[in-house]
Amino acid sequence: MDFVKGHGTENDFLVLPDDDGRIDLAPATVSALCDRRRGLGADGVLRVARAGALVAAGVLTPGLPDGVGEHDWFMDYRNADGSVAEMCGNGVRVFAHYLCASGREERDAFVVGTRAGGRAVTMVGARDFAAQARVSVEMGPVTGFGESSVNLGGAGGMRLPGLAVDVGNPHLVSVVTGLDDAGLAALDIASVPAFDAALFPDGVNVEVVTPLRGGAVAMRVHERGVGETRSCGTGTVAAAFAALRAEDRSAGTVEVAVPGGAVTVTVGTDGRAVLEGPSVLVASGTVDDRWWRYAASAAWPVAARRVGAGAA
Ligand SMILES: N[C@@H](CCC[C@H](N)C(=O)O)C(=O)O
Repeated sequence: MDFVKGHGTENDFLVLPDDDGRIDLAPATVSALCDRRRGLGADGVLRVARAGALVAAGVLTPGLPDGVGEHDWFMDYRNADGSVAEMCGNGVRVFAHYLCASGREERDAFVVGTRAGGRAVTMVGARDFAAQARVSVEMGPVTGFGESSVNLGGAGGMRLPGLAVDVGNPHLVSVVTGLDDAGLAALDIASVPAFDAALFPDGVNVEVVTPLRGGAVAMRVHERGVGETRSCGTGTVAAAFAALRAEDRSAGTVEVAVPGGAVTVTVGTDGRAVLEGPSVLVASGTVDDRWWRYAASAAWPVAARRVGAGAA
């Protein structure tokens, strides 16, 4: 099976072309593939197919999401733990770059289907494999849906207030008054944050953000289904929305710095956002079919008697 490895601000993905939607992306297989020791390593998987093919294969149910036509490309996104997510803002840039660099897509502007709906993407500048591409993505509506809080750093950790934000997927953003870059770097974002499961029944991506200064913020993120990552595109949109709101603003352009780079988010007066940022394609190769068959078999994964593993 062919793959391409790419990243957007160091949020990294395995791109799997699968025209007929035949690959079995069972959670155990995806998590083995994304594991940085057992597999190739990535924060997520992007299956590439036309939306209609995924409906016909029974991958996309109950049918085409809003704004997605059967001939549109569809980004079938899986988190590193094998769970399905509605949308991925860094992934969609890498996905569009891959389509152009592989010659599958000749247009500079087209729609990418996601479970959150169709997303219009525009290639800004170069589009070949070697280039660091820039891609602009219409991210759809951004909606706040309540105040909440999050506990960082496990037991004895710190409780932060936050805003629940829907970017097609769920986010909890804490814009922390007085937080600077050094304070942000010192926080424990790697431990699984505790959140209100009644407000976020399907889990949540958690972002901690510095207040807006000179049109810019800095952000760290703990992603649902992955852990701490070096960037999250939908998270940067949620962060920009929350940082603007903290200044009593509902629209504006915000530079969002993340550990893996920086992106630009514009929230319009219509409540819709545009995300622009880089995409890099790093490598291409083949996953051995024998590994794939083994990964998909009932014998997988065998984790027993691992030295250092906790008692079962
Ligand atoms: N890294 C992504 C978000 C991926 C999905 C997320 N972990 C979720 O479960 O919602 C991004 O760039 O937006």
